[in-house]
Amino acid sequence: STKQNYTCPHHLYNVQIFSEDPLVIYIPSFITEHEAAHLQKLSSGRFSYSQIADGTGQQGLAHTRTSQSTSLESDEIVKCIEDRALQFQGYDVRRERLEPLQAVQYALAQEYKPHTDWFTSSSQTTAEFGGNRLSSFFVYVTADDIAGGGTQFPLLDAPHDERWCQYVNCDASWEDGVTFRPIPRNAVFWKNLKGGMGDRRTLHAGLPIQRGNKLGMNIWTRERDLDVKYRSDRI
Ligand SMILES: O=C(O)CCC(=O)C(=O)O
Ligand SMILES: [Fe+2]
Repeated sequence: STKQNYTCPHHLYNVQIFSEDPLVIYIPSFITEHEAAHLQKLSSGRFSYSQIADGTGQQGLAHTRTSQSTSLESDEIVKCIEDRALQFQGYDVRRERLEPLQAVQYALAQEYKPHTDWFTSSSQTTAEFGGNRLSSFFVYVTADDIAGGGTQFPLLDAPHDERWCQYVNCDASWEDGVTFRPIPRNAVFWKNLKGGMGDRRTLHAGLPIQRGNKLGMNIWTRERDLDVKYRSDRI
């Protein structure tokens, strides 16, 4: 079938280091228009209110994350994106370390308050889960006629060069850190852990949507392989 013969089309994207420590890399055009449209179709109608883990590792609904999310099964196009995320991180990162890709949808006024993607609770970082989240990509899939909805890192320094202003909100005040604009198909990559420990400086928030809506996607890589029951081929 065409499925088995599917090969990922060659896709060129750019990379720009935003910060060396913590490592934060900005990636214009990380996904293609075709992939973005596919992700929108794949996730549509499958959303439920996002769960978060509290300090004790308990999953639950929380007012701190009002967006909706869904895990994506790994079809051939999703697999191309997974492959790209793995290759980006070097050949030593095995597919088994990827969590299922997670689509996140925000409507008006929805947001994700400041948080880290790495866990503080050991129940979320057991061997079955492959330890903690080593890295994150946040990909802006679609953003229609949007105001607000950027991704804010309050503890990172705003950039100096004004060429960053196309990707970063340069009108924000200096104390607010840096806010990446929700630009469709672009992504922000960062390293959550430093020396195996959660890096506080990676604190970030999905700011409230003031107009329009936003579809985003998380790609999380664990420190070690996830148990097969938590991987995308099992959804
Ligand atoms: O929506 C955003 O800009 C960030 C979302 C996020 O940080 C997350 O889902 O973990
Ligand atoms: Fe996050």
